[in-house]
Amino acid sequence: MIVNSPEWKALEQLAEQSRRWHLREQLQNKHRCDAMRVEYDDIVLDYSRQNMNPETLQALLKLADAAELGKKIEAKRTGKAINTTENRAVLHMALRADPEDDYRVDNEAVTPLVIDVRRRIAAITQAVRQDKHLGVTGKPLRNVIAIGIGGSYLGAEFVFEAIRQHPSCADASAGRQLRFLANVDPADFHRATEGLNPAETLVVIISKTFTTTETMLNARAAKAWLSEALGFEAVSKQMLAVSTNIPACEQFGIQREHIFGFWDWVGGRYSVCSAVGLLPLALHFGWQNIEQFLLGARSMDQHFLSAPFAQNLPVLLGLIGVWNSSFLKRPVRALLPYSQALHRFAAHIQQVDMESNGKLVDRDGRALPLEAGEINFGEPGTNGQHSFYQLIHQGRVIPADFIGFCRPQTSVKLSDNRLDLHDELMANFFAQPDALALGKTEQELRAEGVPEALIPHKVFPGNRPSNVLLFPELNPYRCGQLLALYEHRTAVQGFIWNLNSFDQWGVELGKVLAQRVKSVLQTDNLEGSENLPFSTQQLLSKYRRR
Ligand SMILES: O=P(O)(O)OC[C@H]1O[C@](O)(CO)[C@@H](O)[C@@H]1O
Repeated sequence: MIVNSPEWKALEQLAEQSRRWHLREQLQNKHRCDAMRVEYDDIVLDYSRQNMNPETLQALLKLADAAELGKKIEAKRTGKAINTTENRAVLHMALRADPEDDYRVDNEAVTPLVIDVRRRIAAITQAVRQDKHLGVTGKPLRNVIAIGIGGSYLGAEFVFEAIRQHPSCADASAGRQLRFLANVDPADFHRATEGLNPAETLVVIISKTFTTTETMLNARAAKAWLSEALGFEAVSKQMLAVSTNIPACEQFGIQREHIFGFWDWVGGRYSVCSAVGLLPLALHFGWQNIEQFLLGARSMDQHFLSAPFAQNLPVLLGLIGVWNSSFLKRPVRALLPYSQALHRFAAHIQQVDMESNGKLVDRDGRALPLEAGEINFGEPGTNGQHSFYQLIHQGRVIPADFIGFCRPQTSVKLSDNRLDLHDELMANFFAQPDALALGKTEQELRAEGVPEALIPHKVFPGNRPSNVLLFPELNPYRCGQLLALYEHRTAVQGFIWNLNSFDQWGVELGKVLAQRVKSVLQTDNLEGSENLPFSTQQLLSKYRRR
């Protein structure tokens, strides 16, 4: 086990030593700071505010070797069944392949399959957007409701929000609406359909298995919504599906030519670049924008596969995450984009990371001798500053990723302000990592004349770690890069901890218990509830008396 390796032990010692360092001094060392900044394709990662130094990185790179990181990345790239509990390859990189990229599963070339689905998406997108594929009453289809949950929803929504105000996307989607429907809460259905004319609306059902309870219930509700307004023919004309379960889609009433497949070597939370994300996003933004998004994701894949680990952004982020969580015992990570467009980024990365690495056992089923996985949360700055930053400045130590952009998607300038609002935002982006790292001492406060009684309340301990990621702008291409960066980061951590980041057995038990509760709720007198825990019986009878 990796925890018994000399490389792991060496890092434990370094972690001990690191408690003696303070970022206030470390940030004065220009050589150290230079060594802890890397750049790829105009994206800067500055990790000089981590509680580590270049020597720590060398030790982490040795750990990566001991964990056979290179070999594991290669096994992933070459389509080996690294998702061992489901005997599946993990090849979402093939989803953004160029035609000449040779990705294979069981020696079958999969790039042509990917390109074929892309071609079909581009074709239907064009037909809908040029009013050639019309609704059943002959009206143009201006709206899309994308129904799906978890990996069949979060990534697409994150990308939608991230790029919708970029000028090329805003122009291409003028007059159109894309809405998402995930929750089985009836309120979500009403929000998704509110104000939409069924005659102008396409419904895309997205489910890898096409059995997920929430999605199937919402799909049935949408089918009723369309057919009650327009007749049953609307289903074949205005409902599309994305799934690996083609027979179930057909059984539901979706026409074969309206079903867009993907493959079991694409995990749900890694499926944004399959038809799961591409179909709704292309219908809304047009194919050209989506092509840019794929190019961005591919560019990060190529970087991940070829850059030396010491300059490799996803590898560095992964190693820093292992350092913080396993060695410095900081299991939480804040994702802090200084971009309102990324307000659904943390929600997506929560699934990518926590469903992947929240595991009890290693790849071989042995109990992990450490707590794997990180707890991710986040909000865009500056909103977060007025909320939970208090805790990260003066309460618990929470490593943070600050993500910012040099150029805004849109601008607002006030005539009496020298800075525009984006500059105001970015001033905070640059200040916060320093505030966390440098803090404020008693002496400084005293020199400022702060009353003695207030000094303890106003001390900032500093030495709080963060990464700074600075991108040139947030356009579809950069959004693809950001997505792939965080996908690979999660894989790197899973590889180091030697777990299977690509299954998710932990979501099953709750689903089974919900079925049991459902069968009790279907009876008149809560029959069968006696088999449930006493406390649940009491709650159910209260619920029944509503
Ligand atoms: O795409 P499907 O099959 O509807 O599954 C949706 C989501 O449900 C999960 O299985 C978790 O319950 C996710 O892993 C998946 O992304």
